[in-house]
Amino acid sequence: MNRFAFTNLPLRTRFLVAMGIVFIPLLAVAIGSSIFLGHAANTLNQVVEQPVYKLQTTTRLQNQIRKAHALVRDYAATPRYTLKDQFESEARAAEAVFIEMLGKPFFGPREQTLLANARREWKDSMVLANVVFSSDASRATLFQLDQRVNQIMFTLEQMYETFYAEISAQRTQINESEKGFLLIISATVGLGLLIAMAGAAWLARSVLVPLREFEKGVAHFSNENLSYRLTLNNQDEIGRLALEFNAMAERLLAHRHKLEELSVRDGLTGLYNRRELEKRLQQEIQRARRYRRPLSVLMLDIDHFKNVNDRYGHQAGDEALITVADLIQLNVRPVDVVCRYGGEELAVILPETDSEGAHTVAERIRGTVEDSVTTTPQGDTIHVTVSIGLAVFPRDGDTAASLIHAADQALYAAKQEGRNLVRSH
Ligand SMILES: Nc1nc2c(ncn2[C@@H]2O[C@H](COP(=O)(O)OP(=O)(O)OP(=O)(O)O)[C@@H](O)[C@H]2O)c(=O)[nH]1
Repeated sequence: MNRFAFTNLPLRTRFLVAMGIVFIPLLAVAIGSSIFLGHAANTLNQVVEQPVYKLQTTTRLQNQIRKAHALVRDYAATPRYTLKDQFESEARAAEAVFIEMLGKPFFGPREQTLLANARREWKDSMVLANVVFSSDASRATLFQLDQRVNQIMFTLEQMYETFYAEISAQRTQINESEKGFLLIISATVGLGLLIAMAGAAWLARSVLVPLREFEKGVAHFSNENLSYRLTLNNQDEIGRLALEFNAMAERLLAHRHKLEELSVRDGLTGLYNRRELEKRLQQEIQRARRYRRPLSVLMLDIDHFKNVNDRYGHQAGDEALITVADLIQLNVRPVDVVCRYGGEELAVILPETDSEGAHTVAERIRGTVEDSVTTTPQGDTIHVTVSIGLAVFPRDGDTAASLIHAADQALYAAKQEGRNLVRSH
């Protein structure tokens, strides 16, 4: 079965289809039963109606013949004309029954033959009866008549036997069709159950497989793996839910990146914060030690910054601080790490940079800041300078703390010597 096709169906339609599939066997059993029952009722009608008719008419015929025979015997004993009239009436009735029976197509060939024989015997008997009624009957004629009538009775008895044989044949036929019915019903129910099971499995699979995928996704989320995405191509409600799930994961991941970024950055300048400086400096020290590479650190402080705040206001001071931070970033390489160490004090980690290189960078920064101005929103023009202290690994310190301390001491020296200067430890 094409998985794509049925996962495109909405769940509601899918449930309805599955319900329909479950009802198919019931419908099939109902249709099969009604067809069979119609057939069985027809057979039963034949079984019941035809033999009953045959038995009834045969009995009627026997009675008629007995009655007519009795009238002949009575006449022979005591001749009376009324008996002859009665005989003729009974004889006609018997003949009518013969004609009626012979006209029925459901009498089998053997029955037809027996019936024809009986009728012939009856015709012969009537000839003998007329002899009796013509008053010259002898005892021998009566004897012959009795024999004929007995023969007719015997023939009709034989017909009974054929009826019973017919009934037992029909019973066998009913048993056969009963077996056939059971077979059809079992096959229909079996097939129906298979279809129902397949329908149920199809429905369960179309819902459970995506649910398992969701379960996996949620497990990844619990383990803080926000980059996991559900790979469901369903076009149904579950597919839409999966899309929403993935979009939510995307948003959460973006928020997490933002939070991570915020946790390592300074809100005012956008530079790395002090904690990140210490972390990165430790990493750079390890790297420099392992690969015997140069590493330098700069500590920068804006000169007379208190005066800037006092004169132009704290906000203008902030603007100046941001300008200096931007200028530093413009004057270093992308691999260099610029941080706000605290207040108006900034720091720069310079990987792969020796004392000479660090000095060049520091001078460049100092010169650029000296040459620049900050224009505040109020229209004031602020001019600041920076003092820079420089320390080199491992000469001036072989730990993060000792290296920062050394750079700080060099900065202090720069301040002491007049500010707007670069000094090494
Ligand atoms: N506007 C602003 N001012 C700050 C910020 N952080 C620290 N300051 C100010 O920077 C000034 C630092 O003053 P000091 O440490 O006395 O030093 P200075 O005035 O810069 O003088 P020197 O460092 O000796 O040249 C203080 O007035 C602080 O309030 C900040 O984020 N924004």
